[in-house]
Amino acid sequence: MTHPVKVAVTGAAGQIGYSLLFRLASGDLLGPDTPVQLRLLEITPALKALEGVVMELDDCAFPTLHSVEIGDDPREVFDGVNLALLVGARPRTKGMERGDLLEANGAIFTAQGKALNDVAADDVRIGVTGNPANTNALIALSNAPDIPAERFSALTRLDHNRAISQLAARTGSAVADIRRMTIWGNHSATQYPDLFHAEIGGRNAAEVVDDQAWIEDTFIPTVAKRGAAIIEARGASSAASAASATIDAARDWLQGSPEGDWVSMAVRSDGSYGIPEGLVYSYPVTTHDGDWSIVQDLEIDDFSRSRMDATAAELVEERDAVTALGLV
Ligand SMILES: NC(=O)C1=CN([C@@H]2O[C@H](COP(=O)(O)OP(=O)(O)OC[C@H]3O[C@@H](n4cnc5c(N)ncnc54)[C@H](O)[C@@H]3O)[C@@H](O)[C@H]2O)C=CC1
Ligand SMILES: O=C([O-])CC(=O)C(=O)O
Repeated sequence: MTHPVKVAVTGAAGQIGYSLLFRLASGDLLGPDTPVQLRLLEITPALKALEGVVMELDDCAFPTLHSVEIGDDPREVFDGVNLALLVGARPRTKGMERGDLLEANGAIFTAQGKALNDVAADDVRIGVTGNPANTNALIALSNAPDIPAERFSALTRLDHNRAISQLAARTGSAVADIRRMTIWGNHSATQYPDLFHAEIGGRNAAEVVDDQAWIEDTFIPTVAKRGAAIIEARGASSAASAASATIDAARDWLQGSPEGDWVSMAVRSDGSYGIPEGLVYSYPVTTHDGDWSIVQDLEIDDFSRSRMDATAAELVEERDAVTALGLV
């Protein structure tokens, strides 16, 4: 029998977890022939709720679900994991300043980075969904000196998928005809969804749209502020779509991006496109067998340059803040 792949999920009793776990267990990540062992981390007060979720996982009788283990100690839960999906994070609550949020999450991602460093499998890949995702990933990788930095990424696939969907709606094209979408930068309102390198049925997307005002005043803000719009409409933040994007990102990372296409992933910058080295910045990447490489040599015009630099500047500020707190 094939050995099960050990997949850790943090914040497993949360909203995203409630969608993500069932997709992982049913084979959406690794296909119908690979058994999955779920290792679920929660804070102690949420373990009872998590037990209820595990009861429901049992009740689905998924043939691909090998077993489930739960706990509140990252060193136990991460032991031997091949993939860690870091979803759990401290949301901003009333009266909390940005610095307080970075500090609260800093403590979580410092501890989890250290635990992964010490106990994860040699081939571990780590995807960070919990916000602020890019900087949480930076904190985790900074605290895991024995894990190569390219094993960490932060989720901008939801933004990527949102951008594809908005473009398809505007142009009346099928989602499947859209390729080479890029999200540059931070998973925040400063992100830059780029239509100038995207294609619709092989044609340049910006040329098909042929409306710079729509790109600047509608497309970019709609994609960048979609999270807030979902919160406004639903009264809670994106969960099923975030879980779906978390699966898409991990699946393509492990199994490869489609031929002739690329995906957006926030990864440690090597200085490509003039972005400061060391930031966790979303780039267009191709993936193969658990490795990624940044798509090189795209032509960047002045408009794109200014957007790419603005989102990098925000990430520099976040890095400076967590450096001042001694977290990286
Ligand atoms: N990158 C992206 O595209 C997106 C990111 N997010 C972020 O994902 C995160 C999770 O979202 P939801 O599931 O909706 O939140 P939620 O609040 O429903 O669940 C978070 C869970 O994390 C747990 N948790 C907190 N600290 C933990 C720790 N130290 N170890 C393990 N678990 C811990 C909490 O107990 C809670 O059950 C949030 O930070 C949210 O902002 C949400 C949507 C999209
Ligand atoms: O905006 C939020 O808080 C949740 C999020 O990251 C998103 O939906 O993109």
